[in-house]
Amino acid sequence: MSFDLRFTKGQGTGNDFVLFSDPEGESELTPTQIAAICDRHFGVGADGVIRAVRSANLDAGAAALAENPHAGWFMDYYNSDGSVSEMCGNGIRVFTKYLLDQGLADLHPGDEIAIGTRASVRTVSRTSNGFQADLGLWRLDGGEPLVRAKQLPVARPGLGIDVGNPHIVVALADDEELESLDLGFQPILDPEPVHGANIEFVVPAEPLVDDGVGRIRMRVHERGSGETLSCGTGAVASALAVRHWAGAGAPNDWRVQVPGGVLGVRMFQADDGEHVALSGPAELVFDGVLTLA
Ligand SMILES: N[C@@H](CCC[C@H](N)C(=O)O)C(=O)O
Repeated sequence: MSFDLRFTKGQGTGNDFVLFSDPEGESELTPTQIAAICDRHFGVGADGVIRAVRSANLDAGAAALAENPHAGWFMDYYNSDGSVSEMCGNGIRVFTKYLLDQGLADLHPGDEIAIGTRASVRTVSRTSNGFQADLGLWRLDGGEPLVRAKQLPVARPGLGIDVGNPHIVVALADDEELESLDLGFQPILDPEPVHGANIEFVVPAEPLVDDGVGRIRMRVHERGSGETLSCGTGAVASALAVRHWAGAGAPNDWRVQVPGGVLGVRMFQADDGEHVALSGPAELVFDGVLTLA
């Protein structure tokens, strides 16, 4: 039986999503339906699909509510191949914009909104050019696998970082090397992490630190979506990796240039340890209705 799905297309630094609202949690899509929606030739075209579900109506949402009773909405995130991800840094800003635009939530200047995700509850606040999401605690994880990518002459060591979802960050020599990468091909990790990983390639800007702010350029091959114009959690992992490599005295504020724009990353001390926050734009582009089989 076919049914109509009312959706909104949104994007943050060119990382684009199809969003729809399913407050009761009655319209879970299959991986095949998600892949069809995200197909750039035969569907709407997107890097991922985000379902807005009331946390009370989803098992993962119940855990979010237990953690923070204000996390009334859950960001149910899927990659373009239909696989689930725990977290999406660009997605959570676009999701917040969507909730506000649909009249599903309020966010006054100076306030924050709590959102349930599979990587626990995240809080989002407004900034001058969009939103900032506190992505919480981070950790070095996933070891240092060797990374092979098309057009890289030799394998390079990566650094595993978990910011709610898994990342491997690889330092490249210069812009020329970054631009020459062919990320239409899936880079190979040795060893391959059990749950896969998003892979970021980074180069420092010249100078690396300008006026107390670290500056890097990044390209990404996302788990479940391939090369995208931006990955928010990837930008965060990249800034954390470069700060780690730079050692003592490296800044806590970073500006990450991605093919789709610029993201801000800030590390700060919270009660439970060091958190990392991501800031950047979020835009809703158009609304539509899809008939799904
Ligand atoms: N683009 C997102 C990350 C989306 C999920 C990722 N592909 C995964 O599988 O973990 C971002 O902005 O963080």
